[in-house]
Amino acid sequence: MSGLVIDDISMRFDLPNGTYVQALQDVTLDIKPGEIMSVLGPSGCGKTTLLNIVAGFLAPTGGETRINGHVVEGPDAERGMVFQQGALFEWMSVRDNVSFGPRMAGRKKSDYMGNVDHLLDVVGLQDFKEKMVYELSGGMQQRVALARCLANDPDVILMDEPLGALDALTREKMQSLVLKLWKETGKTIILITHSIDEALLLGERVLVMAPRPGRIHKEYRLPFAELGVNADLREVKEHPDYAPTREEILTMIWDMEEEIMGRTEGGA
Ligand SMILES: Nc1ncnc2c1ncn2[C@@H]1O[C@H](COP(=O)(O)OP(=O)(O)OP(=O)(O)O)[C@@H](O)[C@H]1O
Repeated sequence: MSGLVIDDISMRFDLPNGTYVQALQDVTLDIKPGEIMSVLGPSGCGKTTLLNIVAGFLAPTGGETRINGHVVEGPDAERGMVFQQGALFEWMSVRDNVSFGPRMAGRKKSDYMGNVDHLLDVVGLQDFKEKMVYELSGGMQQRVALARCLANDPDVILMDEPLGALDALTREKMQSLVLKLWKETGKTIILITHSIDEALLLGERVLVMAPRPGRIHKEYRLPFAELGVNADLREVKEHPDYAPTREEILTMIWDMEEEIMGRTEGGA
C-alpha cells in the first residue's frame, strides 16, 4: 500500500493563440494509504487534469507527485485507472479482460488465474466470465473494469466518473460495490464525480475544487463512506449530517457556476 503526496502541483496549458489556461495552481494534498477521496467541482476546475497528472499521463508545469517516496514520472502499474466507459477490449471475454494486465506482465497463468477468478466472484461476474464484453450491460462492463484494474494489484486506484454513464439503480449498486472493494482491498482511491451524493457516499475525504485557476476550495472529512460499508446507502443518507453537508456543497458549487456564467456573459 502506498501513501500519495501531491506537492504544490500547477498545470498551465499554453494555447496556440498565445494565451494560456491555468488548469491547476498550487494544489497540495497528502493522501494516506487506504484512504478514499472523492473530488467534486464545477466543469473546468481541473479534476481530470489532476487525475491525469497523478496517473503520469501528464507532466505538471510545477510541483511533483510522489508515491512511496518516489516521484511520478509516467504511467506505472502501481497506479490503476478506471474510466467512465470504453476502456475495455470489446472483442475479448470478460476473463481475458480481467487477466489482461498480469498476462501482459508475463506472469505465469497458474500464478494469477486464482486471483482473477476471485475478483470475478467479488464483482459478481463469475457466471459471465466466458461472455464477450459487448454482450454485457453498462453496469456489468464497469464491474469488469474494476476487476481488471484490481488484477494489476495497484497501490492507488484513480477513477474518472466511473459510474457516470449508468442508470440510477445500477449506479447505487455499484457505489456499494466500490465501498466493498475499498474495504476488502485497502487500496488508496481517488474518485472524480459530478454527483454530490456519490462524492458524499464514497469519500471519507471530499475535495471541492474551484476553477480559474483550478485549486482546492474546501475539504471535508466525513463518516458516510465508512458507514456505507455495512449499511444500505439510503440509510446512510438519513444520517443527521448528510443533508446539511449536501446542501452546503450544492450551494458552494452553484455559486461557483453562477460566477463563471457571470464572467462569461460579461465577456471575460
Ligand atoms: N490539453 C489541454 N489543452 C488546453 N487546455 C486544456 C487541456 N486540458 C484541459 N484544459 C483546460 O484546463 C481546464 C481544466 O480542465 P479539466 O478537464 O481538468 O477540468 P474538469 O474539472 O475535469 O472538467 P469537467 O468536469 O468538465 O470534466 C479547462 O479549462 C480545460 O479547458
